[in-house]
Amino acid sequence: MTPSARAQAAIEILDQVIASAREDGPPADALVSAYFKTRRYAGSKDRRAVRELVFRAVRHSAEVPVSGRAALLPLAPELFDGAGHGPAAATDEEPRAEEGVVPQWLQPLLSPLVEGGEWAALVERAPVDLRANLSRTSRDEMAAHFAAAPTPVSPWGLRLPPDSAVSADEAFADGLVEVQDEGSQLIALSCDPAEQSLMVDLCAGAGGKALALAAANPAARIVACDTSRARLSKLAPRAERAGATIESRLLDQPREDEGLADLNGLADLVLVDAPCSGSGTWRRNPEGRWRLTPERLDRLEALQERVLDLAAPLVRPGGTLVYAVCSLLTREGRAQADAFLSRHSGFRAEDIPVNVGRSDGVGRLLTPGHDGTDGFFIARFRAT
Ligand SMILES: C[S@@+](CC[C@H](N)C(=O)[O-])C[C@H]1O[C@@H](n2cnc3c(N)ncnc32)[C@H](O)[C@@H]1O
Repeated sequence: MTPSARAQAAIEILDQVIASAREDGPPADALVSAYFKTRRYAGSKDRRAVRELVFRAVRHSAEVPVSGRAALLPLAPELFDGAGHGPAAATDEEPRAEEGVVPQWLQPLLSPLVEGGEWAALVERAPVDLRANLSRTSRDEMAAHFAAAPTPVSPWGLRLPPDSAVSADEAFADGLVEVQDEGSQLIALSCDPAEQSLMVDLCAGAGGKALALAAANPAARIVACDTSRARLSKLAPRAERAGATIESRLLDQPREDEGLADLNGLADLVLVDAPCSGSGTWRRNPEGRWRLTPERLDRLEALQERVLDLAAPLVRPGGTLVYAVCSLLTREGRAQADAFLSRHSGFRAEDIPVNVGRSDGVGRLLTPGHDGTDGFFIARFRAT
């Protein structure tokens, strides 16, 4: 493919990415793969180049561009020359996506700790972090195997350059490592897993945090719950690969409490890794900015409140609840933690046992610019 034919392909994919963001459809990665499934003439270099153009355009623009053309034009104007299979020649009047990081409507909602100087880091390409599975290997062994540096804070973490391919490596296939951002590892560490006998991961998804808890304390009973069958079904093969024993439990919305009744008052630790805007993970998922709307944010906030209220009765007296969101929005972090404490007088906030991030109300905020991790809010509550 010529450079301008690649640009035309990127425009077509970007049109789909924009529509999919509006309709909450498949992610950009899936759309790129699907596009090339029916275009066998494109070689691997073409695919890589087109993918790179698509993601550069997504990173470039905070607001949803009006079209794929508008998204790409500011990045590669020289390719809009009307040649061959390329895009039609550009005019001075046609729209161009403006460069930006945080969508206008979200700017007042960001935690004030995330000042303008940090914004660029929110969409920079992220490194690939690994978590060494210490129930099976040591971090040093994996550092040598991958020629990787240790992550700054997590004792389990290793850091590789952006886009490093790991899933074909034998150490990955043997369950010796998982791909996991250091911030996610620090959430598991905030649970103090070695000290707990019964841990409930209430929003376990595909089990990233539950696997980290199991690796840190293989003798503990871990119950991983979620309302999504599709996500939870990914946990069993991952646990098998890691050699971990984790019970998974599919909850029935809106009767989650019935599925949890046998755990009432028994958990040493409940982790609520709540559904959220994902505003802390734009560096891995920059189109997340295009998907979020005020209505979606309202729904997520209500869901966070709901899962926190489902979690509270599970904690035994003296036990711990850890609340985490991969969000930098005050509403989902600090304000949600304050609201929890005002609804549940039987809990008090305490420090997380990991020295990282900055104080944000009763919790801590980790950011790409300050901590080199994805953005997270983490709070820890003790049942009195
Ligand atoms: C941030 S994700 C969890 C990520 C996961 N802990 C990990 O480490 O990979 C939030 C999860 O909450 C789940 N969820 C949404 N509503 C829920 C509910 N009412 N009860 C339990 N889980 C819920 C979603 O299906 C989603 O998998």
